[in-house]
Amino acid sequence: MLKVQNYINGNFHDPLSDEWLDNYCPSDGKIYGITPNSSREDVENAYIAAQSAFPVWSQTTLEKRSQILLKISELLENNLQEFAAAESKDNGKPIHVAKSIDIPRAASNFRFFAHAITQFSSESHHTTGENAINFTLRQPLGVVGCISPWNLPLYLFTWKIAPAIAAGNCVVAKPSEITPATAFLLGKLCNQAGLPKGVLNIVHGLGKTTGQAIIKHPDIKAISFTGGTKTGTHIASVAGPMFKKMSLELGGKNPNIIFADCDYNNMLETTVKSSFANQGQICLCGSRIFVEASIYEKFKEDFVNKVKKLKIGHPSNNETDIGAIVSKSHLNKILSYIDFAKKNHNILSGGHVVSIKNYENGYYMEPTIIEVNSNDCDLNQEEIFGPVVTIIPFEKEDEVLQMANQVKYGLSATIWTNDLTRSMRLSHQIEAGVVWVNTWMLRDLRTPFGGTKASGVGREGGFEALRFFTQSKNVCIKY
Ligand SMILES: NC(=O)C1=CN([C@@H]2O[C@H](COP(=O)(O)OP(=O)(O)OC[C@H]3O[C@@H](n4cnc5c(N)ncnc54)[C@H](O)[C@@H]3O)[C@@H](O)[C@H]2O)C=CC1
Ligand SMILES: O=C(O)/C=C/C=C(\O)C(=O)O
Repeated sequence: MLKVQNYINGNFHDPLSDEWLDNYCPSDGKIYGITPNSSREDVENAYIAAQSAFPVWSQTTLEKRSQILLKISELLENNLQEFAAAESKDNGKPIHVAKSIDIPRAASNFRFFAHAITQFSSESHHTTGENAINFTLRQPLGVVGCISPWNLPLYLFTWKIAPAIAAGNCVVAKPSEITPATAFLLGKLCNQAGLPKGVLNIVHGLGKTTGQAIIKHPDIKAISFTGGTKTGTHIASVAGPMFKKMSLELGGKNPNIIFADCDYNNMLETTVKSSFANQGQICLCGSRIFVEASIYEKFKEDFVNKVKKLKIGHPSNNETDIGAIVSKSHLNKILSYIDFAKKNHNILSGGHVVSIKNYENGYYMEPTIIEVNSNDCDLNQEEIFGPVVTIIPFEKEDEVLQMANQVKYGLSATIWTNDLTRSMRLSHQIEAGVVWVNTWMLRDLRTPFGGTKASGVGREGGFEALRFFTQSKNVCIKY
């Protein structure tokens, strides 16, 4: 049995209330561990540790901070196998995905911000005619809260804590209670890397108990959150009136727009990934596919054939393309959309749960393609966050642009075309924080990352993250 513990002030602790949550393994449906359901008192202890560490950490040289972050990154790489196995078991994702994407990206997050902080600078303005110079200090905020989801557990957890600590803050962090394992393991590496006690504190538990205590804490200065839009709305309603800084990376219902003039084979290959990578549980997945009418029938046939070849299986099997859905309740949520689709739309492929030999209680389902008759339906308007995509034809650019934007979300969009002018025109007009042209999920960590509309506020990545985790103070000197 895995026993996850809180990491507070460099030590591992049981929750003060001795309240625990069962940790399920999605690939076989069995309980394989327990996780603290931390109370307000545990969060308070984490805060006190962070607050005590702040005066020294915020004054620690950039070189020293950078060295420690690089060491954490190196240790993650050295422990790739252990972390990937833990992530795959906890989340249900294929182990080769954890090994090639999740854990390497977590290591990159630390390495990237170890370097970025040494290049981060602030502005100065000479005020001509006044004999004055203005310069802007960028100071860490103090103690900040980082709350992350279950779909890319260590990847997104570290995407927040690495810039926060690089910028000189101390952190109270909470990973998802559904996937706590790798964040727990990370605490041990932080000690090995020489991260001073209290700089990072990890408290585990439910959103409504532990998460709520973080967002309501009067002295936690900022909240960086990734997760569902409903939770983000709640966080904004609590933290907003307290004037906390907030970065909210929320849901998506992203258009994947395919024009007839695209590089077809590249598009087809990538569209399978953008639809079903990580069991479709990535906020950036292109869950609404719009195809130009002249290639619609061909695309439909080729896409269905390709998707039918994807192997659904146990995450430890290197041949597996589609692993397990993260939890039973999430599987049921996805299936409720399929039930709706069965009555109202045309399921071209998939739509069923799958039983894997020896793992019959695991949470498996087929990748599913649904032909919808309108962009207005729930399947095209609500985030399903699973291996389910819709397809619909379009005739004209204006028509597809209208459908792409006619949704409450605005996270990412993908455009497939070899017409440069069209790709530029659409990139300007699409309501999204991230636009990919002829690719998907190509990530350069220097770029701003985040959404518009109900997909959130604020930007992460590169200097945007360092700006978020610092506050500016302008100093004006008259000479
Ligand atoms: N990256 C994304 O865009 C994600 C989107 N989702 C969407 O959200 C839906 C619901 O999934 P959930 O697991 O319930 O996600 P969630 O948004 O509730 O969970 C994300 C994190 O927020 C925490 N949290 C929940 N309530 C909180 C509160 N009151 N205060 C502070 N923290 C809180 C959770 O414990 C977890 O660490 C999914 O079906 C999916 O549509 C879920 C996970 C990731
Ligand atoms: O690559 C990234 O930085 C982020 C990827 C995905 C998410 O944020 C998500 O699925 O929530």
